[in-house]
Amino acid sequence: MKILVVGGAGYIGSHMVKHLGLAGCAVTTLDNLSGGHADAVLHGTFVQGDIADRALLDRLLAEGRFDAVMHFASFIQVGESVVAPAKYYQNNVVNTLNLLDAMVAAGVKRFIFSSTAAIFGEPQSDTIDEQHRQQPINPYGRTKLMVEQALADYDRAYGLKSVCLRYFNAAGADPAGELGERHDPETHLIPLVLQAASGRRSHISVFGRDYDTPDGTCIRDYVHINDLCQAHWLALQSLMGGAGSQAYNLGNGSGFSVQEVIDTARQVTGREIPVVYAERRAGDPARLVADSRAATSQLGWKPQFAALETLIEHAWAWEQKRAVQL
Ligand SMILES: NC(=O)c1ccc[n+]([C@@H]2O[C@H](COP(=O)([O-])OP(=O)(O)OC[C@H]3O[C@@H](n4cnc5c(N)ncnc54)[C@H](O)[C@@H]3O)[C@@H](O)[C@H]2O)c1
Ligand SMILES: O=c1ccn([C@@H]2O[C@H](COP(=O)(O)OP(=O)(O)O[C@H]3O[C@H](CO)[C@H](O)[C@H](O)[C@H]3O)[C@@H](O)[C@H]2O)c(=O)[nH]1
Repeated sequence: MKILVVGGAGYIGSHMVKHLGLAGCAVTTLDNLSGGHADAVLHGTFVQGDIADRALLDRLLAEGRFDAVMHFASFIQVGESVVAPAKYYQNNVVNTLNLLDAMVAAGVKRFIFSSTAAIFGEPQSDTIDEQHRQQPINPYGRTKLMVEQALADYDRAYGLKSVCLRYFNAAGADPAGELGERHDPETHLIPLVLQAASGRRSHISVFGRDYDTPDGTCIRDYVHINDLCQAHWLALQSLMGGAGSQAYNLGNGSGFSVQEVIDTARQVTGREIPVVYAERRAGDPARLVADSRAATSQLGWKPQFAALETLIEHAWAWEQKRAVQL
């Protein structure tokens, strides 16, 4: 199979490129390196470029004759999207439509989209399934929902088949230790906790401990990056088999509080991990946990690395490697 991975030099995309490469696919990565790293692309062909560049897309799609496109390229910081929404609407919506239009023109009919739990907004139930109300509370979530809505229209009008995969909290690292999370600035909890463990940071700030949760800190559903790659692979098989457009929520179905993540990281690393209790971060729901039964029953998705300890072990191996390199 020939796959174009857009945003394949980033955290999740680079793991996907490796996954596809090992599965024997011919992979082309397109990434403008605004947030990614060229040396994270371990397989196939790397093209440095922007999805805003329609001429480049037309050329790539004509030459590549891809079976499918996987789209990871977007801006990803919820907080930044509140203060700089134009940047988010431009890249996550306008540039994505540019990519979809180029696909329609080139006759590429299969698309897998990185969506997010943030399309749902404040949860109305303990776990969030695909029927949950979609009411995002920040521009980042709105940009992703807009693309999901556009995809439904593009299917009806142009026959473009898509699978929207709504990740909850992507975390962990390549179990073989070749890849991991390298955001700059890093805003995600687990890599920051582990940077505090390795000494690259003085402490981890806990954003709020007065939430309506058992220990007062926010609860999230952390899902291993390789399990997300597996879900993409299954979604690709389903599209290749002629399935219609779908959307799936991806998490393990169990939530861990910020405090539990820190405590588990202390056990895994054997390090102290200094904590500073800070104010709540704006826009954080108390609890976000996925109901992923649809992905299990329809795609056959079964996470292999569901244990928080395993996920943190893999991220810790990566952080130790990084701490030595830097
Ligand atoms: N990390 C998470 O927990 C999480 C959760 C839910 C959804 N997502 C989504 O998954 C996707 C990947 O997230 P990530 O954590 O790997 O982010 P990332 O920033 O590591 O990767 C995104 C990649 O896209 C590239 N890119 C951005 N704009 C581009 C453009 N216009 N043209 C070409 N390349 C461009 C960046 O250089 C980067 O390499 C994003 O769409 C994100 O919204 C991530
Ligand atoms: O230094 C930190 C960083 C985070 N947190 C807390 O840890 C939890 C997880 O925060 P992350 O920033 O790691 O992840 P989010 O849940 O905010 O965001 C993730 O899920 C979102 C969906 O809601 C988006 O998709 C986003 O891209 C994705 O990273 C939150 O309660 C946050 O307040 C801290 O206490 N201290």
